[in-house]
Amino acid sequence: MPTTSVFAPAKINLTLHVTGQRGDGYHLLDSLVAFAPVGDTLTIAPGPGAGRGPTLTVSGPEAAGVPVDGSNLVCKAAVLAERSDLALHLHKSLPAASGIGGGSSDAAAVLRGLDATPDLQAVMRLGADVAMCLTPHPQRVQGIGEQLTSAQLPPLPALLVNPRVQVATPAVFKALPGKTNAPMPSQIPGFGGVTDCIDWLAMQRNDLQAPAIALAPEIGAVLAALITLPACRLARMSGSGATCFALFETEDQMQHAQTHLRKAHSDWWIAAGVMGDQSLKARPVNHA
Ligand SMILES: C[C@@](CO)(OP(=O)(O)O)[C@H](O)COP(=O)(O)OP(=O)(O)OC[C@H]1O[C@@H](n2ccc(N)nc2=O)[C@H](O)[C@@H]1O
Ligand SMILES: Nc1ncnc2c1ncn2[C@@H]1O[C@H](COP(=O)(O)OP(=O)(O)O)[C@@H](O)[C@H]1O
Repeated sequence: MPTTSVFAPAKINLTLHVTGQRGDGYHLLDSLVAFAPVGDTLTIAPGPGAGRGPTLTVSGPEAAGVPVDGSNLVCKAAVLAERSDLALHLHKSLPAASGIGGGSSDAAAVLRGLDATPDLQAVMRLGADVAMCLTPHPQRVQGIGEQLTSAQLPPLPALLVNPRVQVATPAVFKALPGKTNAPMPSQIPGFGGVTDCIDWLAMQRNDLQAPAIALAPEIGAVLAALITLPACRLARMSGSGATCFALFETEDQMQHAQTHLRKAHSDWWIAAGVMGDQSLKARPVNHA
């Protein structure tokens, strides 16, 4: 088999409404997600052979602490695809455990790169975020993450910012006092452009934001810094945190704000890009 590379983009929860809780403890969600042109890169090559399990190496600026054994979601995805004969390499650019689905997007990249189509329940057992990462375009996500409906969004210039604290997803859900909150409106409107899209997003919520700030006050500091950036229209946390995003109407404004923020907070992880559909970029690229 040829060596294949797949881009694993960051998943951003533009909204995250927690609308209920199932008997098994998992929470029901109503979330609008988009994908950023910022992400990890997975390389799939022939490995030592069947029966020995996939091998994995990890490099990149965010590699520290990422598991290199069978617990890594990329190994679990290869096993699910019944491909234990692979050598996997992961270049980590996304901070782990940070609310932008890095591990889930990596697992989805394995399945995309192998053209594997396991059933939805098996995919969900890898992680609730993996199914949405198989189709990295804007979508509404319901259920616990398995009900996916494509959405039309204008390109959204954004900064992604992580204060270098990790918050555990189960702890954040546990700290949410009310599990039954209003969903988004039944219809997501057709947006004429970036301005009315951001206006609408501003009326929605991330219900996990307040409990995450209670556990990690640094998240509040990030949001305060983002909302005061020049031309910032909306600042919100993604997923269960701690990564937050800031939205702008133009790429120039986004770049200007990025320069500003990097000067003030050299210790934060900061990335910039236009969010939207990363499906094309996330396609496998074969090397001879
Ligand atoms: C909160 C979200 C929003 O997109 O994103 P992240 O913060 O992880 O990026 C996801 O629902 C996270 O998905 P993911 O991280 O794949 O979840 P899993 O590994 O399946 O579950 C980790 C833990 O999160 C909680 N969990 C997850 C999903 C869900 N719908 N309800 C939950 O209660 C459970 O406590 C579960 O044990
Ligand atoms: N490929 C991977 N990249 C990052 N973390 C991984 C990976 N595989 C397994 N993990 C584990 O999964 C946990 C959640 O990571 P991640 O998916 O990046 O976070 P989140 O669900 O908050 O977006 C981490 O604590 C890490 O130990």
